[in-house]
Amino acid sequence: MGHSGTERYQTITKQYYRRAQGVIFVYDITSESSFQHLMKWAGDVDEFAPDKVQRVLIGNKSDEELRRQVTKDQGSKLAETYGMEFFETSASTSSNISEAFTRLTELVLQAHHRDVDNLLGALDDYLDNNALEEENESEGTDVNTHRTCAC
Ligand SMILES: Nc1nc2c(ncn2[C@@H]2O[C@H](COP(=O)(O)OP(=O)(O)OP(=O)(O)O)[C@@H](O)[C@H]2O)c(=O)[nH]1
Repeated sequence: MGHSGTERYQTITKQYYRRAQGVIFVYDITSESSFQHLMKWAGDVDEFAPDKVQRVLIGNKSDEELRRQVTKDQGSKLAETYGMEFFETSASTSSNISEAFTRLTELVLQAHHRDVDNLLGALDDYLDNNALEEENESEGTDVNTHRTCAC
């Protein structure tokens, strides 16, 4: 890919990352270099995706055991380092594909629920504070009213 093509591609991916809720990192278990490239992708997501983005790691082509270059252990160790869950899949036989997508979806929904709970908590605190302030204010008014009456 040419230089300008790379730049254009990066502009597009940055825009995709900005609103991402879930990311699936995929390497090819028969390609050591695809595994090495994950660092760059993970760095891009760290840089451009929202903090709460949910991520899973997939080693694809698990049907190609004879051509394997990346062990399952290497995959799960990397996933652990990045704090992601790990799946080996085969798009060819459909092995583990729906499990991986379902898990990412669950993680995204959990993150949403946490957000909603936090917002509701913040709203509760805000309303409690407002109620307290109103109480204090009305007590203040009482004193003033009282004083006024005393004059
Ligand atoms: N054996 C096997 N081959 C697969 C599997 N998944 C994809 N392939 C093959 O791998 C090749 C690359 O697949 P793509 O889907 O084009 O992979 P990609 O990384 O999106 O490639 P680009 O679109 O070029 O970036 C194709 O020949 C697929 O048929 C798999 O699980 N097992």
